[in-house]
Amino acid sequence: MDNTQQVDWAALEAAAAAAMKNAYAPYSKFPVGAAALTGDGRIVSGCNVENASYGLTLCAECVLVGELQMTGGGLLRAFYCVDGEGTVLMPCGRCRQLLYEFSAPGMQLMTSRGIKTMDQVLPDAFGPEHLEETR
Ligand SMILES: O=c1ccn([C@H]2C[C@H](O)[C@@H](CO)O2)c(=O)[nH]1
Ligand SMILES: [Zn+2]
Repeated sequence: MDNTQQVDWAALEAAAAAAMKNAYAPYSKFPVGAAALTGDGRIVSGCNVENASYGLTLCAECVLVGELQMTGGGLLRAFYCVDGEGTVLMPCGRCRQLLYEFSAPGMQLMTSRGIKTMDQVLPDAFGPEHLEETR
C-alpha cells in the first residue's frame, strides 16, 4: 500500500480535537485527543483515560487502536494528536510502538515541526517481522 494520496489534515485535526473533549484526565489534567486516517478512508480517534492507579492510564493512542480494530481493522495512513489547547502533540514512545504495528508503509504524523513519517519518529522499529513465527 502506498501513501501518496492526499490527506485531509484539517479533518484529522478536528477529529482529534473532538476526541480530546472526551478525555478522562482528572490526575494529570492533561487531556489528549488522537485521530488517524485508515487505508479505506475511515477516521478513528481516541482520548486518554486515566486511572487512580496512575500507571494504568490509557494514552489516547491506545483507545484509537481499539476503535481501529473494532470498526474493521486495517492500517493507518495519517495520524494527528492534540493536547487540551489543540496544540500538536507527539505520541509517547510506547504509543509510537503501538502505532507502528498498525501503520501502513509511509504513515504520516503531524508534528510541531511539520509532517513526518513513522520511520522518522521510530527508526529501526521492532515489529512482527522480528518474531520467529508470523501471525
Ligand atoms: O502520547 C501520549 C502522551 C501522553 N498521553 C496522556 C497520558 C496521560 O493521561 C497524560 C499525561 O501524560 O497524557 C497520551 O494520551 N498520549
Ligand atoms: Zn502514549
